[in-house]
Parts: sequence; C-alpha cells; structure tokens
Amino acid sequence: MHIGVITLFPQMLDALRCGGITARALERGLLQLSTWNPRDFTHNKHRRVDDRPYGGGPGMVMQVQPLRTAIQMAISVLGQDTHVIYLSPQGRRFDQNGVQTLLNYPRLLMVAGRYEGIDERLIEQDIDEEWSIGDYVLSGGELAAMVIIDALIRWLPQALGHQESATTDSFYNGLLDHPHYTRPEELAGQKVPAILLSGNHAQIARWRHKQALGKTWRRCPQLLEQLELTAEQQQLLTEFITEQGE
Ligand SMILES: c1cc(-c2cnc[nH]2)ccn1
Repeated sequence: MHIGVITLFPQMLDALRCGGITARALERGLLQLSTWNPRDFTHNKHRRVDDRPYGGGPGMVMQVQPLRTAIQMAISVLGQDTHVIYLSPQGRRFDQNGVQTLLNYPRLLMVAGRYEGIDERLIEQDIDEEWSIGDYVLSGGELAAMVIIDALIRWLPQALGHQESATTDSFYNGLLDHPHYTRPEELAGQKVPAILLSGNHAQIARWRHKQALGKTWRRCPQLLEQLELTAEQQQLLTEFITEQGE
C-alpha cells in the first residue's frame, strides 16, 4: 500500500516513524508513505497558498492551484488509479467499516487542509471522497490523516506480530474491548480476576467475550442493537447482567 499526504506540515507525519507498529511497518516496507507540500508548487514569489475568502468572513482559504498541482504531482508518482480523499468534519465518519473500505485502495492520497478550509472547486473536481474522524474542528487535516493511517496499518498483512491480531481488536467484532490485566496479581487490594490465572484458555476466552458484551451493553447499547447476538452471546450477556446484580 502506498499512501501520499498533501500537507503544509510534512514533518508532522514523522510521528508515525517514531516507534511502535507504524514505525515497524514503514521500516519493513509494508507501507510506503510520501508527502507533498503545496507550498512547493506555488507560482507566486511569496509562495502563498491561501487568500482571503470571497464574500468576506474570518480566516483564509487554501487556493486551488498549489493544491491541484501538488495532487497532480502526487498522482504522477502514485499512479492514475489513486483514490483521493480530503479530511474534513463534513466527511463520512471513519470507523471500522471505513478501515475495510480504504484498505481496498492500494494507492491512497490524503489531502490535509489548513486555515478555514480549501476552495470548493478543488473538492468538486479533484477529491473523490471526504472523510471525518469526528464532529469537531481540528487545526488541520494532518492529525486526522495520521489517525486513519494508524488504523489502516494494523490491518496490513504482517504488520502485527504473530502474537497480535487485528481481528481480535475491539470494534472488529462490533464490541468494546474486554478488560486487560498484567503483573502484579494484586495491587493495593485490587486482584486480577481468578479466571485469568486459571490457565483454562476456553474459560478465559468465554470470560473475555462475556466482559466485552457486558461492557458494550453498559456503555454503548446502540452497538448491541446493530448486532444479531447469537444464542450463546445472549446467554453470556444474561450471565453478566445477573452477576452484576443489575
Ligand atoms: C477530519 C478532519 C478535520 C479537520 C480538518 N481541518 C480541520 N478539522 C476534523 C475532523 N475530521
């Protein structure tokens, strides 16, 4: 997979190379990450990329030409079949389904805006899709791009070690994550649930599934409504509720 990012702050993407799964994936070439800075494609002596909005109002708007030229340069490198997305609060909400959707594009170009946004004519002509990571305004699209890149990397083959698997990530199965514990066994009177010390892997898996169902029922009941719980899941959830005395 080759991801390109159009950004005025390419150094922000260096955070993905600092360590962990994303750094390892990039070092091993599981993913290629390239950046293009619109400021390098300006045609004015002050290298301006923005201007005042027509119709008045606060802030500045990113102009079409530097962005369009940067996008065209990126596509000439990435390939003509590159899928071009713009990160904005107006976009489709990114979630686990979005991960699977974007993984279908071997070449992805992410346009990160700044200021009040980008000229609408670029969105109309050069952008295939808008994506959002939430209903809030950030100072630019870069962090949203990095969130999406991080989530995508976890699903690249070999990105996770044999001990890890994205398929056991929470939300993959539509549920919130089960609780996690590690040493010491007791801490200020707080003990690790005995089942996790039993070595009985079938019972441990059952307990974790029950906890995930219970946590989802308690915190995000609407997620459960979207799932058709199996008879076993219904039984586990009933057990959880009974045990909680609710
Ligand atoms: C994606 C992008 C943004 C954003 C882009 N520029 C300012 N905010 C916010 C949420 N999700």
